[in-house]
Amino acid sequence: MRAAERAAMDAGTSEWELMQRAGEGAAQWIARVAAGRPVTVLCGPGNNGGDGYVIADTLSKKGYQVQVIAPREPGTATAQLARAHFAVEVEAEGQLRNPVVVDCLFGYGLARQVEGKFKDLLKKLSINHCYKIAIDVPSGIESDTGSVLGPLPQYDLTLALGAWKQAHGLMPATASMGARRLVPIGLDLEGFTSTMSARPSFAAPAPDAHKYRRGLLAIVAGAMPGASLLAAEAAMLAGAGYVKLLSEHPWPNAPADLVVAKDVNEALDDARNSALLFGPGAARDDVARCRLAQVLEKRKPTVLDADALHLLDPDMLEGADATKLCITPHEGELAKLCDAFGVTADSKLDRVRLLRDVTGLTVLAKGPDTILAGGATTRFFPRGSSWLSVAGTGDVLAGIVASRLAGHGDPLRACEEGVWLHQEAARLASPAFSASDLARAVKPAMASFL
Ligand SMILES: NC(=O)C1=CN([C@@H]2O[C@H](COP(=O)(O)OP(=O)(O)OC[C@H]3O[C@@H](n4cnc5c(N)ncnc54)[C@H](O)[C@@H]3O)[C@@H](O)[C@H]2O)[C@@H](O)CC1
Ligand SMILES: [K+]
Repeated sequence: MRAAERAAMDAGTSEWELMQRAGEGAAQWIARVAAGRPVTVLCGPGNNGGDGYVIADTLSKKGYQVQVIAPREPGTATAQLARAHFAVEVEAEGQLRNPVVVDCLFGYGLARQVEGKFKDLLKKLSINHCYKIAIDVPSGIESDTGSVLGPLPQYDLTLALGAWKQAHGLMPATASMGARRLVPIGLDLEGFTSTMSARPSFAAPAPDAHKYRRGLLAIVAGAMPGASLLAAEAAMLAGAGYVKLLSEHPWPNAPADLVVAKDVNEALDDARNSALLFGPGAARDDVARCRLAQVLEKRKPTVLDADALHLLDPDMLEGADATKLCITPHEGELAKLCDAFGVTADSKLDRVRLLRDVTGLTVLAKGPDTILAGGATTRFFPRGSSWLSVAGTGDVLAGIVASRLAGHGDPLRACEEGVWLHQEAARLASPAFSASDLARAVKPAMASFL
């Protein structure tokens, strides 16, 4: 963000101009929400506070009654300029009088714990029954890590200025933000590799499509059959033309449209396989370990999930083609992988990026804040449904990602598409769904991206 702002300023746009765009853009949203009701703006000492004065000024000029509370005078030249433009009285302290409150105490400059009058204001905001709007980020949040440095009210709306910050996609910060909207300020963000994932769009199969061209996905089952069956049911609806379950077990409950191959070795050798999936229900014994080695030997685009992530280690990975592999760990599996590959870091984001760097794999770290890292890219995602917190939804995700991978062979793209399809399926299946309900909802979810 700082680099983008510097580039804009080098190209001749002043910081004041950027602040006006940010403040005026935010004020438009606030006016829409406030709908004529009086507004309180809390202004901090930096440029986030500067945005606050522009917001207050813009709203006043629209005819809004505005209260401004600023415990400290502005400390930056641009914020001082903004303060000077706001002609109305500023209170150093006071009660939050109005039904809409806009928090401009700190933005990405927050560098330490919030204390004193700033802390008191955020505490007051927490217990106030007003409509709460955070400008750029909630003021108790560190914008790079999403960690909490002060009281954290539950906001109704967070207006990101210019670009998404990492905190917008990270827990616990993201859960406090309410709806999130981006206010563009004309920055050139081309070439930035760490971004919020853009909603994908899919196409219907090509006119000359047939099942193999659309991709043959081989799902290698293990000791516990249910998980791979769930993955297969989701995969059949997520794009691949042909989904095969490779299993030595009898499958009386497998649907008629799912091909079950009992000779696993022969089916794994099939040159027509476009992608492989291994891990759900695989168990963690020597049989599973041999199977994982065998899967990696094929050097096909592959999704590894669940038990496979407990078996994966540097020796296993030797000789595999990491550029074709993606792993889909939840928190516990991520910890296990970090242990196996000697990765230590404080935050989930750093663990994911380091694991990607050490292994060369595409890492899709699931959870309430999904993080995807592959190549030089990091992607964050809009929050998904919390109804996803039920057993088996990870197997469904693995099936969807593998199905996308069978279609085009690009692990990063497959993961990104997979997260969107999974979240959309959850939205359509909510509330209170089982993993098989979710797998079935992949079909209508698909329609949302066509
Ligand atoms: N630089 C730019 O071009 C633009 C910046 N904008 C705004 O500017 C914000 C960043 O501004 P700043 O970098 O000035 O930083 P902030 O406004 O986020 O606040 C940092 C200020 O607070 C002080 N501070 C940090 N932690 C503190 C704490 N715990 N207790 C008390 N004081 C503390 C710092 O010393 C500094 O003075 C963005 O989030 C955005 O809202 C926008 O106006 C758009 C343009
Ligand atoms: K803020």
